[in-house]
Amino acid sequence: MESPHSLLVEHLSKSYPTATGPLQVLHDIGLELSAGDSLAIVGPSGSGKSTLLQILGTLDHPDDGTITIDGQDPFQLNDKDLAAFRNQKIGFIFQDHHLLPQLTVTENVLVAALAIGQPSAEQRERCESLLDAVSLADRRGHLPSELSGGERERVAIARALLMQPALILADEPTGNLDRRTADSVTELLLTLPSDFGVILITVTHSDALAAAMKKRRELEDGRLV
Ligand SMILES: Nc1ncnc2c1ncn2[C@@H]1O[C@H](COP(=O)(O)OP(=O)(O)OP(=O)(O)O)[C@@H](O)[C@H]1O
Repeated sequence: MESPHSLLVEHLSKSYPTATGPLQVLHDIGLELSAGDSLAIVGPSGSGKSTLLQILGTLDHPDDGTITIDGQDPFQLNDKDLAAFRNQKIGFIFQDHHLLPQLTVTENVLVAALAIGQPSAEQRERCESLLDAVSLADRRGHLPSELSGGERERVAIARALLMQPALILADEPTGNLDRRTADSVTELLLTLPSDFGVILITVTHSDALAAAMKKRRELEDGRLV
């Protein structure tokens, strides 16, 4: 059996160049999480939450420090292998869902598989069961424009799970939703670590969402406290 998913972050730092010199955004960040964990990262606007999520998602490089996902440091990989690693190991859920408007619900959920060829029979089956899990099986042929905001977010959640990732990164997943819809998306997110064995990290300004996660860390002046 495969070993459970793991994430280790050590001594991560990041600065951005600005006209007045480098702006240090993350200082010596450390984190250790394993399958079934859920973590909310909170903090004021500009504290570096999105920057940290981008680096954990391997979409940006740190200046210093390492991240290790399932025993692999993704920044040691070349660009092609890094893209494949990201596609396999990391699922993203964004505030504005980022569904492709011309693709059906099914095609959007399958997009990570479509990106590397024809989805396998197993991936198609998994897509069907994920659409069941997010209660959208009867909308599989619809376009994103035919769905409500909460339904689109649920498609994004199913899409993030297709490749059986180690890590799900959610950036304000309830940010654009009304209270009731946000509550139902939060409820669904909460099932992911236990039902799918993933590590869930969400960046949020929502106290309700943050309180629902098992762990909570605050970014303050670029440090996790
Ligand atoms: N490409 C960039 N170049 C220069 N500075 C940047 C860049 N991206 C972000 N910053 C700065 O880094 C700091 C952290 O930004 P980041 O977006 O990570 O914060 P955040 O906590 O996610 O904020 P919010 O809650 O408003 O989304 C901010 O001061 C921002 O202005």
